[in-house]
Amino acid sequence: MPRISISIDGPTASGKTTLATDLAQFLGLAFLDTGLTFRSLALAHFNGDTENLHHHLGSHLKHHPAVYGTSGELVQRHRIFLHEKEITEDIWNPSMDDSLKTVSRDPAVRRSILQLHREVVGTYGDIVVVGRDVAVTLLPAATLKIYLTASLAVRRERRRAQYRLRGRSTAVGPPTERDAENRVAVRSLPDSVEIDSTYLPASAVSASAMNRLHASAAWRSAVPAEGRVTRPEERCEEA
Ligand SMILES: Nc1ncnc2c1ncn2[C@@H]1O[C@H](COP(=O)(O)OP(=O)(O)OP(=O)(O)O)[C@@H](O)[C@H]1O
Ligand SMILES: Nc1ccn([C@H]2C[C@H](O)[C@@H](COP(=O)(O)O)O2)c(=O)n1
Repeated sequence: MPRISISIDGPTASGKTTLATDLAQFLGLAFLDTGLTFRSLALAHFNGDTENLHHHLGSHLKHHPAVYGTSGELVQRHRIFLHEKEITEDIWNPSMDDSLKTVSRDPAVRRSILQLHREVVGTYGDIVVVGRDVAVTLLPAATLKIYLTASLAVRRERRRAQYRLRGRSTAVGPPTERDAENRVAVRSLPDSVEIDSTYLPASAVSASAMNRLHASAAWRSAVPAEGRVTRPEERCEEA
């Protein structure tokens, strides 16, 4: 059984989730959004637990990734439970941005979250993971490591349009210091690619990622020729 893992890092609203969903659907993989774990702890912090975020980790925070079958069907939804209560929809409160900063800047919390994500990756194996430091910390041996960018103006406009529909909001700022350092680190890794999605529709971003995946040495050694799926453009011609 080949092991395929793809990391996607990049700043807010660069299109990571959109690309990850597409790749996971197309390749029949699991999809883990690590930002949701940070948002879950930010919810706990926002609700008054400002001292001991660690007691929510361990067995109390359960993060189930989305899972897609080989025909692209959704087998399992992305869901998060905190102390047995489902909080998947509760983690999008726009007032939580300060709590998000507190959580994501705490090195001890980051280490514990990383441990949780390692367990998820260990369970699911073939997976696409999105976040801010995934290639460097969680998937250094990923088959393909993507750094996805877009201009600040475009990211803001995408998020505005997205949240106008869903009634949510989150601040979109310039790349943080962590984003900038991570970008340099990802680019230095083998099997890494940077995609600037500013002027690309989502379908072109996915096609570009798929082409890079097919060209990578890690993919060719992981998946024998007869087991490789066709490229998106070949799929279109066949349809
Ligand atoms: N290439 C693209 N062109 C136009 N719109 C896009 C593109 N990629 C994503 N979008 C749209 O932009 C919005 C943000 O995308 P998405 O949620 O995938 O970003 P993200 O990087 O995962 O954000 P976050 O870091 O906050 O989780 C969505 O509404 C999505 O449909
Ligand atoms: N690997 C990660 C994932 C997320 N974060 C932080 C960055 C944001 O403040 C927050 C939510 O992430 P988003 O859903 O916007 O991608 O979590 C991080 O520091 N490291």
